[in-house]
Formats: sequence, structure tokens, C-alpha cells
Amino acid sequence: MIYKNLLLTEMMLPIIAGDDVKKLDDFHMQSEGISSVQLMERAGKSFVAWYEDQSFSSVIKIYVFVGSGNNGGDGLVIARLLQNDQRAIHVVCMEPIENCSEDFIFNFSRLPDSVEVVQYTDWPKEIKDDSVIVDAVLGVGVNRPLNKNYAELISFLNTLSAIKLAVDLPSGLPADHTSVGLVFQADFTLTFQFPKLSLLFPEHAEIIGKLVVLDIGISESSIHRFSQNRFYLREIDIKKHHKYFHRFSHKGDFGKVLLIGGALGKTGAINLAGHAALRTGSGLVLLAPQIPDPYKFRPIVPELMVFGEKGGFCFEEFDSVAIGPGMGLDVNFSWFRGLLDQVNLPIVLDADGINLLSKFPELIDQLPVNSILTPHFKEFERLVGKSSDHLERIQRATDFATKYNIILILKGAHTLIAMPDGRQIFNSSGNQYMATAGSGDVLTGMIASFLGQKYSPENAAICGVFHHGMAGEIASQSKYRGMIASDIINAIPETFVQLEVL
Ligand SMILES: NC(=O)C1=CN([C@@H]2O[C@H](COP(=O)(O)OP(=O)(O)OC[C@H]3O[C@@H](n4cnc5c(N)ncnc54)[C@H](O)[C@@H]3O)[C@@H](O)[C@H]2O)[C@@H](O)CC1
Ligand SMILES: Nc1ncnc2c1ncn2[C@@H]1O[C@H](COP(=O)(O)OP(=O)(O)O)[C@@H](O)[C@H]1O
Ligand SMILES: [K+]
Repeated sequence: MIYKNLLLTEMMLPIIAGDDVKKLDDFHMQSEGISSVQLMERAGKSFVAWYEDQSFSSVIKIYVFVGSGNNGGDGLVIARLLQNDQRAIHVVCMEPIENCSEDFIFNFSRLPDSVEVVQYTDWPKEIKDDSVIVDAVLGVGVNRPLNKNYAELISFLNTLSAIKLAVDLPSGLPADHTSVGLVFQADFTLTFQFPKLSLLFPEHAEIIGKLVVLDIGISESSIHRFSQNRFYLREIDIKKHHKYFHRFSHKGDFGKVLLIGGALGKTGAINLAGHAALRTGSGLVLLAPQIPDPYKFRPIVPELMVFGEKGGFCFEEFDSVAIGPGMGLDVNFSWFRGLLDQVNLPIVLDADGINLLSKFPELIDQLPVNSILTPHFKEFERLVGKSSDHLERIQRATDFATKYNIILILKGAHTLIAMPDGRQIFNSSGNQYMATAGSGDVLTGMIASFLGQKYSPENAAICGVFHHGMAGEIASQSKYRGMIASDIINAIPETFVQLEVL
């Protein structure tokens, strides 16, 4: 695959398959000269370090449920490290100790006497609401539906309102695909080293709770050995995808952007995209509203200009072009085909621009190579048909990107950037408060802005998606569910400050 040619430093944290976790652990232990018990100790330590920082760390009663494998072994390390005079730790074992993994048995022998241990079959099934539950029953080793005892336990725990923490994965959740059966419903999932793929699926929102990725010291070079084509985009990755400007840079260097869209009643969409492009650093931004008399249109900020010439667009004048926000579908085929014919640089296509491709699929082939499409799930479904689950959806996104040589940004929580070489990059920034009208238009403006600043399409997509999510996080800190798309725009400059991209 082409991405193998990238330098390690240009790459992101790989998301590796559940079946490869054991191989990764073995490789890491061999190359670092550490034992599996030491690695398990690190996993437990990283969990406890996180735990002691939480507001609920003062809770006195903690119940740790342990299965027979190394996930259970992690639970035993956690129980030992959490133990102190102020806490009552209860360990509930799902299997007889002699049936458990070697590292489990070793850690079982290290439990202090003050930790109370009971077999599940003897456990009275009582937990008060003011307790913490640690689920270390099953991790990546789950390989069959839950048997009777496990299913009974998980069903019971799911009815409780105690604080629920899942170790590595909520028990019952497969690492790489959609869950079909019963799964532990966590308030927090503390996953080791990299997020397992299934933790990024919308189907599992209710069972994962807040996702935290804990570093347990496995080096990225070890993880890259087992990498397939999936990566997790984090804050530390962003700086190297940016371009930097010098003191003599002029307006032209920052690019001239054209945004086509905004039919009657929907001109707000290009207003938002245009404002976002300015806040992302564009030198000049022109809006081309699709209304009868464009020069009567008043942009929301005076820095935005209007392009209203009837003679068509002279695309050579622009450094980047985005088509679609608020454009409407009342567009004739030859006009749209004409647009795609004339433009010869990668474009951004969003919203109705994508809906038009669904209406006229014969035009997909005309998209300039490396163009960027930014559908949400519904727009994507119109384009390629229905997917039975998110796993199928991300595969279809990848197939589309590779087939047409474009970048497909599938928006949502953990937005996927599907690259034309087959890489899948999942975003870590953003939150639910961004699910508000116009938030997607803001993303379009940001990506168009980076393209106009002569970022490669790949870097424009990566920086656009990450900064957009980060701006949403910053803006929501004071607004929560009252946040609107304009708040995201106003937070864009702060993302550059926080990331030290100046
Ligand atoms: N040294 C290592 O390998 C490390 C492993 N780590 C932990 O180890 C976990 C993986 O450990 P394992 O590979 O032992 O797997 P698990 O502990 O996830 O589970 C495997 C055990 O569960 C049983 N099992 C599978 N499905 C079941 C079901 N439906 N009902 C009942 N029992 C079922 C299997 O027969 C096996 O005994 C990770 O998720 C992580 O928590 C961490 O400690 C980091 C280091
Ligand atoms: N739960 C969420 N977590 C993170 N980002 C989200 C979440 N919900 C929505 N977003 C982001 O908000 C944007 C919404 O875009 P879109 O659906 O096109 O909105 P609109 O059509 O209103 O402009 C996308 O970039 C998406 O990734
Ligand atoms: K678990």
C-alpha cells in the first residue's frame, strides 16, 4: 500500500485489529525485554493513575469483576493498586482460579488480604448506587456470545446507577465489528494504547460512555508493525500537516476562495462557510449565491465579497472552490456538468453538491482527482445506498474514495477521512454539541480555506476536520447545547493558538 512509503513521523497512531493485540504485546515484550506481567502492571497503573484524578475517586466501595483472561488479570492489578485503608475493594471472579490465564493467576496471588474475593456463583448480587464498578470481565478476547452467568451479570450491572468503568472494552463488545448481543454499559471506557475500532462506531454510543485512551508504553514503532490501514487522528499529529507563512507573506499567499451555493432561503450556508474560511486564514473569500440578483445579497461580515457575474466562473482566478452549501437541488444538469468541466483543481463538494452527484451519478467520474467530498451519513447513503452498519459504511466510504480517487470525509462523531490510497483516518476531536445547523458548512469553509492556502488536499482535509472539531470543543465549553455554528467559527482562531500553529 502507498501509505507504507510515508515516514513514520508522518503517520498517526494505528488502530490495529483485536486479533493482532496479542501479537503486538508479544512483539513489544520481546523487543523491550519486558514480561507480560510487567505489561499488565503498566496497564493497571495507567488505569489507576487516571482513576485517582477523577471526582469519584473518593468513593469507598469498589467492585471489580474479573473474567478468566488477561482482561481479568488487569482487573486484579487494578484492585491491588486501588486498595488503601479508606476503600473497600471487592473482587468478583467469574471462573475458578485454576481455569484462568497464567498472568491472572500470578496477579491473583498478589492480592492483599484486605481485598475481599468471592466467586460469582456465591456472590449475593448487591451493589449500592454509591459504588464504583470496574468491568474487567472480557476484553479483546471475546470470541463467542456471553454464556448464562456472564449474560446474567452484565444484565444486572446494566440496571445499576453506580459509576461504571470498562477496562479496555465494555465486556461483550467485539473489538472490530458491531455488537449483536448483550454488552456492559459503561460510563467510561478506558482503552489501552489505541482505540479499538468498534469504540468509534455510532451504534455503540450508549455502551462506551466517555472514551479515554491510556498509554501503557507500547511504542508507536511497534504498533506500526501491525498497522493495516486505520489511524486515529490526535492533537499531536496536527502541527506537521500545516504550512507556515513568513513575515513577507501577502494576501495572495493566503489564497482566494470561491464558495458556490446559497439558494433563496439558504444563503446562510455560504455565509457561514465564507466566514469560517476567513477565520481559517484565507486572504480573499468570494460568495456566489445562487439567487436571481446576487448583488442584493449582504454577507454577514463585511470582509466577505460577492461574486455575481452572469458570464460564468473564471476558475483560474481562484485558489480553491467549494460547491454545495445551501445550493438547493433545483439546478439543471448541464449547468452543474459545466461547473465540473471547467474546474481543474481539487474542489470541495458538500451538502447539495453531493446530493446532485446522487441525482446525476454519471458526473462522479468528472470530479477532479483529490477532490474532497464531505457527506453526513444521509448524504452518503443517497450517494452509495444503505449500509447495514457502520463497519459496512466505512468500507463503502473507502471503496468510493479509492475508486474515484477522491478524499471522502464521512461526518459524524469520529469523522472518517477516507483517503484515495485506502487509508482510513478517524478523528478524535469534536463533541455532540456540534450537531447543530450549519456546523457542516463551517467545515466546508475551513477545508476550502486550507486548500486555498495551497495545502495539499490530504493536509487540508486533516487540518480542516481536526480544527473544526477542536473549535467545537472550545466553543461548547461555555455554551454546551446552546452552541450554534457561528460560535464554532468564532473559536477557530483559538485552535491555532492552542496548537501553536501561528
Ligand atoms: N500481556 C497482554 O497480553 C496484555 C493484555 N491486556 C489485557 O488483556 C486483554 C486480552 O486478554 P485475553 O486475550 O486473555 O482475552 P480476554 O481477557 O478478553 O478474554 C479471554 C477469555 O475469555 C473467554 N471468553 C471469550 N468469550 C467469552 C464469552 N462470551 N463468555 C465467557 N468467556 C469468554 C476466553 O475463553 C478466554 O478465557 C486485553 O483486552 C487487555 O485488557 C493488557 O493487560 C495489556 C497487556
Ligand atoms: N456527536 C458528534 N461528535 C463530534 N462531531 C459531531 C457530532 N455530531 C456532529 N458533529 C460534526 O458536526 C458537523 C455536522 O455537519 P452536518 O451534518 O453537515 O451539519 P449541517 O448540515 O447542519 O451543516 C460534522 O462535521 C460532524 O462531524
Ligand atoms: K472489560
